[in-house]
Amino acid sequence: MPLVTSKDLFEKAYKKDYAIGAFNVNNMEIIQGIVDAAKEERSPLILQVSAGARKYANPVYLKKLVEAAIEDSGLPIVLHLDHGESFEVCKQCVDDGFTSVMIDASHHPLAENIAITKKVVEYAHAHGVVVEAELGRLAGIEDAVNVSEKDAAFTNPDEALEFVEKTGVDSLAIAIGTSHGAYKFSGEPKLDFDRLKEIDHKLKGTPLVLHGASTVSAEFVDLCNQHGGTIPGAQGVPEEMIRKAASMGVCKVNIDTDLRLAMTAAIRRELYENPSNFDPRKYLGPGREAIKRMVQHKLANVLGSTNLV
Ligand SMILES: O=C(CO)COP(=O)(O)O
Ligand SMILES: O=C[C@H](O)COP(=O)(O)O
Ligand SMILES: [Zn+2]
Ligand SMILES: [Zn+2]
Repeated sequence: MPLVTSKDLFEKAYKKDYAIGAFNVNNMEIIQGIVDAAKEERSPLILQVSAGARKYANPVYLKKLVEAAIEDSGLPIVLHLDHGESFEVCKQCVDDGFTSVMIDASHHPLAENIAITKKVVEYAHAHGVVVEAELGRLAGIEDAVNVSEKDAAFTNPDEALEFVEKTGVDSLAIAIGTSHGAYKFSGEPKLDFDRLKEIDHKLKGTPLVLHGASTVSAEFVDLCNQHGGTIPGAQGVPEEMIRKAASMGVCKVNIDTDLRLAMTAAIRRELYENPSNFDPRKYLGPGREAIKRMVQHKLANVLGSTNLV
C-alpha cells in the first residue's frame, strides 16, 4: 500500500459522520504509537508534519519512517504538511512526495489568501496532491471580548463559499473557537456550532478541518503535575464537542497537544519512579505506549473512524 491522498477518506467520512484523525509526528516513537493504535482499530490515518517537525527531524527521516509504518501496518496513510507558510514550502513538500499539503495564508487579507492558496492548488493538483487551506484566525480567539472581535476572527460563512469556489481547495480549516496548545479556554469551553452549521450548509460537501482539537484530558495533565510538571489550568475541547463537529461536516481533526501530554506524562512518571534508570528505551517505551492508548481511545470513542480497512 503506497501513501494515499485524503480524497476518498474524506468523502466517506463526510457521508457517515465520522472524522479522520490527523496526528502531528516528530519522531519514531510518536509514529509507532499512533500507527500501532490505528492498526488495532483498523483506522486510516493522516500523519502530519509541521515546519517545527521538519526542522527537528530532517523530513527525509520522517518520510522514511512513515513509509516504514505503511509497510508494517498495511494501512492507508496520508503524509500531510501542517501549516505550510508559503507556496515554496508547499511546493517543496509536493516535490518530496507528500500526498497532502496545507497552505496557511489565513493571516493575510482574503484576496491574498485566495491568490496564494490558488497557486498552491494549481501546483499540487498537477502533481496529484490535495490541498487544505485556512480561513479565519485560530490563536487567541478565546481572548476576544466582544462580538465584533469574535466575528472578525471566526470564519465567515459567505467568505468561506467565495474562498472555496475561487481556489478549488480540497478541504477548509475553519475557526469556530478552538486554538492550538493546552490552554484553549479560560472559562467554560464553547464552540460556535451555529457558525459551523452555516459554513457546512453553504459549502455543501467540502470537507472541513478542525485545528486545535485536542481534549487535554485531566488524566495526563494530573500525571505530569504529580511528577514534577507545572501545567496549571490546562483545558481542551471536550470529547462530545469533537463528536458533534464530526457529525457536522468536519472530516479531519488535528491532534498534537494530546500526543505531547500523553507521552510527557508517561515519561515523567517513569523517570520519577526510577531515578537510577538511564536507558532511554525504558522511558521512551512507556511514552510510546501512552500515545497508543490515547490514540486508540480517540479513534474508537471520539472520531469513530474504526473498522474501515
Ligand atoms: O491543530 C493542530 C495542529 O495543526 C494541533 O492542535 P492541538 O494543539 O489542539 O493538538
Ligand atoms: O499547529 C501546531 C502544531 O501543534 C505543531 O506544532 P509545532 O509547530 O510546535 O511543531
Ligand atoms: Zn492559521
Ligand atoms: Zn493547526
